[in-house]
Amino acid sequence: MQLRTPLPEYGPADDSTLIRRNLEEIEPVADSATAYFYALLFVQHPQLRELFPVSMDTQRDRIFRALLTAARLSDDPDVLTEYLSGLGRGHRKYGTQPEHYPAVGECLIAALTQYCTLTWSDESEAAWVRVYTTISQIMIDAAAEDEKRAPAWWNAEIVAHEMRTPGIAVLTVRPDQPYPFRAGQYTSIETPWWPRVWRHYSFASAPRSDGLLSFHVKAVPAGWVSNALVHRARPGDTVRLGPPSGSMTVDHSTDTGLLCLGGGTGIAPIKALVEDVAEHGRSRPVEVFYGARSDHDLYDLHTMLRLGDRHPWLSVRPVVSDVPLHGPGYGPGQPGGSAPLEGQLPDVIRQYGPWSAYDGYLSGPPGMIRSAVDALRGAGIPAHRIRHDSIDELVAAAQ
Ligand SMILES: NC(=O)C1=CN([C@@H]2O[C@H](COP(=O)(O)OP(=O)(O)OC[C@H]3O[C@@H](n4cnc5c(N)ncnc54)[C@H](O)[C@@H]3O)[C@@H](O)[C@H]2O)C=CC1
Repeated sequence: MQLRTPLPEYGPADDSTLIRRNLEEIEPVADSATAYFYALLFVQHPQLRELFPVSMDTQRDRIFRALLTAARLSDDPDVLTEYLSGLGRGHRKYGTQPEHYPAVGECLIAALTQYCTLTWSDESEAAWVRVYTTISQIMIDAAAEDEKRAPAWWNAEIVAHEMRTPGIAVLTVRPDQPYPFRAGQYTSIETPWWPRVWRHYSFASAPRSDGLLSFHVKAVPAGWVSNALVHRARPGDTVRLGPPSGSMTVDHSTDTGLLCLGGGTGIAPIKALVEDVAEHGRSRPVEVFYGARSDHDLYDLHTMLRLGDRHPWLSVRPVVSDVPLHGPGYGPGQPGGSAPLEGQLPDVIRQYGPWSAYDGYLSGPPGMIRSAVDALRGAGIPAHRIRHDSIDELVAAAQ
């Protein structure tokens, strides 16, 4: 039987403190605890197995990550509700039903009881029951509300597939029903070859009058979905799309300038944002720094430069990082010149500015986003005016 060891030195604590203590204890053994949780879930509720991918390797830490995120946001009820509502809506595509939540809750608490040997107590169990019930109810309500106006997923036929480099393809798809979204957002894609494996991709264009959507996909090592989309998918194939998500969108009520950093395929949502600004017809400065390892990897530079030629408020500067650095001054690419600037994106923008009156938009690898946030804050842009997708989600997407 499980020993419950209340920790006397803590004294009375609220639910989020109790839960955080459990999560801190479980973090180093999260892999084993999640494996135990799923084993229990599938033995006790075998009918739930078919909602998950055949291979569970990238799935495993999702639930733990979601719990960590929920715990982290627990002091900010509005943001927490928004996060959980998005999660609830996003779960519709998996076929999740309200009756699945108690089954998951029981197994989650059983796994926590098993692995939180130091911080588990009757109080923390009661806290988990209360918090899990609240979490599930928000997710269930958001899914029910969403069901009234949107399908659980969209089928979308691939209508164009263009290889831009040996590993990067631009895909254009036609959804079978109208697909409302905003420039700067992303969706999840499931291919016919890897059922129930969904991966996030940003929209590479603002909403178009013909309803077509486009995505930039780079085949990453061991990336099942990305390799299938780049090397296997062809026009005529059908993929599934989840609902749109993400808040890296433009506030059209102001004329604030936009400083946009797009690293690699991270240029996709930046292009969508530029098109969005163009469609709103308000003249506001947009400065795009488009980074890649070498100039061969700047696969969408032509499109971006064409946009720059068409819109006087837009400036596009290519930046390459895999070159020897020559110290301050950054080599051949000088302001106004056409040759790429040299260096890492966050370092290069420090050479320009001033940026304090701009809003920041960051899209690319997680490491780039982290250091670009520091660079932009150092340049005087406050945190609440720097937008990017969740770094946790980007790390997961890279798996
Ligand atoms: N909404 C978003 O944030 C999106 C993010 N992505 C992510 O962008 C990434 C694209 O990958 P690749 O094309 O292979 O990019 P990459 O690894 O070739 O890097 C692209 C650019 O980012 C810079 N960079 C990379 N790591 C950095 C670091 N630690 N610090 C500073 N700069 C860094 C590089 O110098 C280069 O300029 C993927 O991780 C993908 O998931 C892609 C699309 C949208």
